Amino acid sequence: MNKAPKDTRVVVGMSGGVDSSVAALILKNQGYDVVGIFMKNWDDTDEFGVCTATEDYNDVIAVCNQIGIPYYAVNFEKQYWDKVFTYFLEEYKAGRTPNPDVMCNKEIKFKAFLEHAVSLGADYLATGHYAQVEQRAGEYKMLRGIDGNKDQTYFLNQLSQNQLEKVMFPLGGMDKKQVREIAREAGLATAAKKDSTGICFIGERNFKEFLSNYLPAQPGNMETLDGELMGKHDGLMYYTIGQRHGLGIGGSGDPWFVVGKDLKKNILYVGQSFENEKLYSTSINAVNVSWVSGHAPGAEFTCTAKFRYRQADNGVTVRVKEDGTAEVIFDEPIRAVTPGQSVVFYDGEVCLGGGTIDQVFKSGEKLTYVG
Ligand SMILES: Nc1ncnc2c1ncn2[C@@H]1O[C@H](COP(=O)(O)OP(=O)(O)OP(=O)(O)O)[C@@H](O)[C@H]1O
Repeated sequence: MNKAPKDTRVVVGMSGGVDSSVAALILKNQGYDVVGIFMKNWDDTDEFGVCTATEDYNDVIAVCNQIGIPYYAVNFEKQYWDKVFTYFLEEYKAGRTPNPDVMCNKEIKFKAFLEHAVSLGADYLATGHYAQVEQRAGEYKMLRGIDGNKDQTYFLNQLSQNQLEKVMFPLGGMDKKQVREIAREAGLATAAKKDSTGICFIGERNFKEFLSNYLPAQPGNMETLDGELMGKHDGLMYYTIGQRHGLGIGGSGDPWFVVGKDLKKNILYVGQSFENEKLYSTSINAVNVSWVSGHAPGAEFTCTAKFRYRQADNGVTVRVKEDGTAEVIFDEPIRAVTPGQSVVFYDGEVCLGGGTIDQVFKSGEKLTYVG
């Protein structure tokens, strides 16, 4: 699209945080026809009657007034519940560790919300994500944000050409320090606002307590893989592979970690030492595999992959199967690869796509994680 900025309408997804505030400011300064929209996905009035969404929206209003752009709020609670929260609970029920941010980007921000923006006449949807979109030889490429510590392509791995065509990430070429500086210089109301952490709908709440409101916990035995009883667990859903805290196994010697789960027997497997060899795997099977370009780079190819956010790049070989799933074989064993989390593929700075970690193997043997 070659319209002049002033004729190009950009809806900015405004969270009330500093990143989206600066994204809106930059686009406005570039002359775009900018509209700020706050999306309410969750009814989060706490036990004191305080709703953080209201506070966030107040920040959106303050920033939009400062920048001089119109703003709205939209409610996507039902879609979020149906597409993200239901998946989140199902995954925990199945003993896996889901990634609701990935699902939110795929189903809400860059689907329901993007469609809404387009229905309002938007040419683009912009967000404060740290990622870059580039058009190369008629194809949209998604590149890592240049701030290596903030790069969010891990969470955007399911985006497709249709989505990228309509997306702008104004912060992709900046680091967080610069973003804060821009906010401070412009005197934006959110300039010093703390970065959000954790799962957005849980916020600062206790994770265990939150989850127990939705899923019944089934306490059971905590054992070593040799069958030695080490204690009791509070419910398998509260634990993730590689977790150290909250096991309650004291004593001297190396710390203990979660090394596996057996959902049928309701056993949590634990092992001693960070480097415990039971935590290391050599390949996985990935499902829900999606390629940014619309197709896999080949039936078998090498690239790098991340198995969790902010993990260093790992060399892998990917074998794409006929049913669209993929086998991912690691160059070196990797610690604490966890079913339910995303595997995301990269060719240098380009994010190729990703999928969901389903089964985890060590030298061909399925590990004791439950899939
Ligand atoms: N409630 C919301 N309404 C509209 N857009 C949102 C909302 N939450 C997040 N976004 C968009 O998605 C981007 C990434 O969201 P994320 O939750 O990762 O926030 P973040 O990196 O902390 O950014 P911010 O500082 O803007 O909150 C935000 O920058 C914003 O553009």
